[in-house]
Amino acid sequence: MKLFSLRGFGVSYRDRTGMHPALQGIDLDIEAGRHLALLGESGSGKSTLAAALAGLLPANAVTAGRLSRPGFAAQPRAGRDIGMVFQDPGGSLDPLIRVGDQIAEARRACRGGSRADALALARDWLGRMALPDPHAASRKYPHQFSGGQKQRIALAAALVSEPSVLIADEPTSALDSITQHAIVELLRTLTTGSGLTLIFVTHDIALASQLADDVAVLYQGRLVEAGPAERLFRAPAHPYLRALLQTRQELKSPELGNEELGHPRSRRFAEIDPRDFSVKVPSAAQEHDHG
Ligand SMILES: Nc1ncnc2c1ncn2[C@@H]1O[C@H](COP(=O)(O)OP(=O)(O)OP(=O)(O)O)[C@@H](O)[C@H]1O
Ligand code: NI
Repeated sequence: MKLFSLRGFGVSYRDRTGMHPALQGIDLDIEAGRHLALLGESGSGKSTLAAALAGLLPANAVTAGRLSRPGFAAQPRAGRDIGMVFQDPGGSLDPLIRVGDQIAEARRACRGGSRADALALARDWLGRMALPDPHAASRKYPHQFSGGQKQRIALAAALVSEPSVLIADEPTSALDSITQHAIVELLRTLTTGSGLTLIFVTHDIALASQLADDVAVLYQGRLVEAGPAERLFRAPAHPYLRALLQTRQELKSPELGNEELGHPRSRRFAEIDPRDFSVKVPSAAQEHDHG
């Protein structure tokens, strides 16, 4: 079943100087129950696409084309039907409220129920997030946790309402490499076999390959490649994805084989020079419309 269907979909941001396209001509179907990685370098439009899917585009965004949600009976609500986690682990948590109460309130706001039941569910979710002593953890405040633990708490708060989709926008990029892989592994365990659809935004191909069934690659606001991860990573058609995979090969340490744990993320995609490509890559930048 298709959850989202995009046809010729575009988003531009309006400001005093005109309209600035962030996404153009996106054709993409997102299947229920799959794990999709939205891959692309900084500024390629990943967060814009994630926000559009969640129905959370800012007021200055103007859309074009079609985005339909055939998999939802009614207009989905962000927070209830679509869970969200963002890059800043602390950003979605209130510093003044005990984490158990925050998760419980997130549940009650979306699904109702008694305070006591919600708190019990909150502790249950903290346990599933592999936080030591979930009962004690539920009584603590966000500042008493590390960045990785805060991100686990944010995940619990997003999942406690039992959304059918989880959109995670670079949920690990503020964390160290070992913690990143641990959180992605946790996400993979939580979502596998659960029926939950995961949309995982990242610029990190190693993280994408750790968890994605499908991959959609954005480059300068265009979807340049999309399909099953296994096929895309084995036989990338687009030179941009090929270049990314090559960077990944070079990052691999021979002693560790496929493991990148502890490896500095020294090379960013931005360092790949598009002029090295043999095939011309469509450039949204050249089509800025200052009308
Ligand atoms: N609220 C906004 N108002 C104006 N322009 C925006 C807004 N949000 C994003 N943009 C612009 O849209 C383009 C795409 O941004 P977006 O945040 O979607 O990219 P991204 O792939 O998520 O990048 P990053 O990896 O840095 O998060 C960029 O040029 C960005 O400056
Ligand atoms: Ni982003």
